[in-house]
Amino acid sequence: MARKFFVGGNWKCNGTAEEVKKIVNTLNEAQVPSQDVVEVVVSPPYVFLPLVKSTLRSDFYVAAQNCWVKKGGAYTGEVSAEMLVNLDIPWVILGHSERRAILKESNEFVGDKVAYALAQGLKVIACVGETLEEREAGSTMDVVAAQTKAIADRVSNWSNVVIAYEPVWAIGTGKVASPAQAQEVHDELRKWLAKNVSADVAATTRIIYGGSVNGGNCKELGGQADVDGFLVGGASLKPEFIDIIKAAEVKKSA
Ligand SMILES: O=C[C@H](O)COP(=O)(O)O
Repeated sequence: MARKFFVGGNWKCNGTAEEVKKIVNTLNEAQVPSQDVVEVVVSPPYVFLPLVKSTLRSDFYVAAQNCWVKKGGAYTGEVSAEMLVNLDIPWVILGHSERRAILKESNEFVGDKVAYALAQGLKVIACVGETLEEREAGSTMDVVAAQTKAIADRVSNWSNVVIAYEPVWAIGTGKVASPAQAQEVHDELRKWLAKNVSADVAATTRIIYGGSVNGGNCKELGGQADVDGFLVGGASLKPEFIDIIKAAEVKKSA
């Protein structure tokens, strides 16, 4: 089964209501490949989810940037998976490296979140990736495998999971992984899934790349055999996000 190209826009902690409306207008007016070719998901901060959900074109979807690890209750400042489901938000990003590093989310905690969110009916963009120190120490695959294993230990149905490989050293730095570097890790990760989960999950799970993707580098990255799309940060706030969505065409013509 072919893996549909996936382009996510992670707006992170950015934007005013006016700016969000502008971005949504730009997206709504854009000519992009059809839903048969590309799945587009944008992830505004929580407070703008209802605004984006109610004004965004119907062929694009929304994602939250995080959710709580279990059922809601006395957890001040958290938002539960049930609340996202209640608002009809289909996707959630979990395990982003900014949360792993700054908020000290462990592999196990992220695994628990992924399992809980899936069990509530959300689709999950699960992020993995190594730091520069870990890459230089030659432990990229160990790190990525340990992060993925914590998810695999808790999840049996992978049909609603997209894995985002985001090398930490490439996030927001302008230092994009080369197409060969991205392909190498995606290929290894797919082999890891084949060995430790199943051949079917390895063949069907989308592995997308994130880290300084822009309108200039997206086609070459997207042309790699195991790169099934992108999770875009900074460039998803700009009109060039449209060009990144259009990079899906490289797979169609491949
Ligand atoms: O979630 C997105 C990634 O953190 C990439 O961010 P970036 O495109 O600004 O490097």
